[in-house]
Amino acid sequence: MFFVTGKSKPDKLNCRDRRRLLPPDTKTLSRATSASSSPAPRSAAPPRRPPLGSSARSLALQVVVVLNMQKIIKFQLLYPGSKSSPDGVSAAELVATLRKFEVDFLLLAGYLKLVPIELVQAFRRSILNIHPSLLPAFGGKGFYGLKVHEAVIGSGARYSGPTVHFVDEQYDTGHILAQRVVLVLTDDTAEQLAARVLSQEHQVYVEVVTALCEDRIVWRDDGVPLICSRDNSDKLY
Ligand SMILES: Nc1nc2c(c(=O)[nH]1)N[C@@H](CN(C=O)c1ccc(C(=O)N[C@@H](CCC(=O)O)C(=O)O)cc1)CN2
Ligand SMILES: NCC(=O)N[C@@H]1O[C@H](COP(=O)([O-])[O-])[C@@H](O)[C@H]1O
Repeated sequence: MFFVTGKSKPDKLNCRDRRRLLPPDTKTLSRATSASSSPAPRSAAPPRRPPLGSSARSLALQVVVVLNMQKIIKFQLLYPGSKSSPDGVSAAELVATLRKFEVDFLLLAGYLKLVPIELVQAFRRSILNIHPSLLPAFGGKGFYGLKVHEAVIGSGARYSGPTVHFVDEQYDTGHILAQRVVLVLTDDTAEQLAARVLSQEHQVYVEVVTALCEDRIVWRDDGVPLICSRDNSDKLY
């Protein structure tokens, strides 16, 4: 699922002036903007999407545009288009739609398709994803939902936790921006571990999206993204 935000003018990012495209299940994510120094968008309708790991060929993106808290435009985007979903949009149409709303960032949460190269190239360093393991471990094709936690437990790893990373052309290989550590208990089921990791996901994604909204992401010379502390801009983490 995409959570996308946009801004009304191309200069300095400022959540106050942003247009936001809010898909379902953004209660956590919209909390992020409320944690930033600017007013938060209203959270969108509850999620209406196939459960994780479903075989859905296309996912319906219910997109809500909040224009400076004044107006809400709702529309549905079916992506990707295919023979079985002829009214779905192509990658180029998806990019054009997001450009039309002057979108800046796209945030993935439980999105199970490969984001097409057209979108990755159009939104370089502007698409984030949250993955429920400490990447680069337990990431890549086939690693989603409970499968991730089953693999972690089966490996004997003592620690797991969420990773927020920038999205590039492959699954889960983009630059890491934030991680949190969760202890793996010796008698953990995948569901129990998933629940503890998810709780940390909801916290770290809020912190990262808040930093994004407050323009506190900086890029090190070697291409690694860092977050400037809100209280001390000399402190990076
Ligand atoms: N270009 C990118 N697209 C996506 C990324 C990314 O990093 N780059 N992250 C994923 C999210 N993800 C893990 O965080 C992930 C999601 C799904 C899969 C996967 O193996 N999917 C299956 C299909 C599952 C289904 O349709 O039910 C597959 O491709 O065979 C791996 C990792 C989102 N997109
Ligand atoms: N590799 C992608 C992946 O596994 N994403 C994971 O899907 C879950 C979505 O939870 P939700 O349905 O409650 O939003 C989250 O745990 C997220 O890390």
